[in-house]
Amino acid sequence: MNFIDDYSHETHNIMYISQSILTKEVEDLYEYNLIGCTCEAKCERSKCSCIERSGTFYVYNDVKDKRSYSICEKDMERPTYECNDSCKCTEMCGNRLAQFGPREFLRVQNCKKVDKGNFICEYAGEIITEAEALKRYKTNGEMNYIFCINERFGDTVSKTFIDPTFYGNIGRYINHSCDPNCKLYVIRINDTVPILAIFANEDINENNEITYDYGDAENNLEAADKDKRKICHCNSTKCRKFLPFDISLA
Ligand SMILES: C[S@@+](CC[C@H](N)C(=O)[O-])C[C@H]1O[C@@H](n2cnc3c(N)ncnc32)[C@H](O)[C@@H]1O
Repeated sequence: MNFIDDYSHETHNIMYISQSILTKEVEDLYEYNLIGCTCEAKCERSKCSCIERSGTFYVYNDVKDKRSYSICEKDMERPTYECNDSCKCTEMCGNRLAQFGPREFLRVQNCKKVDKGNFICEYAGEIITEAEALKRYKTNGEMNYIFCINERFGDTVSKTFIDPTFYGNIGRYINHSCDPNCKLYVIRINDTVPILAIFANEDINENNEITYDYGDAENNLEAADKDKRKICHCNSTKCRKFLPFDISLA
């Protein structure tokens, strides 16, 4: 199965990219061409070096049609690695869910039916430095697209800033909900560059809107400068009233 991304922006001044691109300033932060596994057929836990390296494990079923997953979180202190281009296993290996492009016929609003566990799309954009993110972050009420991935590995906290403001994929159009139907996972495939992968967290019926939670509002709300918070319009009964706010960008 090849990578397919047939979507394009109608929005003026935005360049459609199917996967995140690195700005020059962050290129040296990552390792490239990760070693692949030598599994001959299907990759199995305790036999596949990619699954063993990975902090999480996909329990998959019907890989061929559904690419449905459930995640057994064995060790959240380690990143999730999918099998990659250097692996001997085939594309039908179940440790490959987020590497074939967005879900076919994906619509963010008025979506088609999606099963729980299905991969939706990546949140692709420019990967920028924190300094650049601070410069670009909009505090004047305009729409913000910068997403800060916070990962904790032992005592180390790693932050990655993805900005689809100028270069982005279909993921940039997904709104926040305080009662979302999707969930984000950080995944790595061919290199250590984090991929923000959006998965359905429940069965999503036709004509619903795809949403995910932009962040941990409980932590952010108190610290955030109230003037900079945006009113949330998710309309869910669980609405926390304001959009999550990453104080590190204030
Ligand atoms: C990643 S964009 C989402 C797509 C955007 N609505 C668009 O049309 O391109 C994030 C911005 O959308 C708006 N937004 C997303 N979810 C929202 C919500 N639940 N309530 C209010 N505004 C929201 C905010 O302006 C936010 O900064």
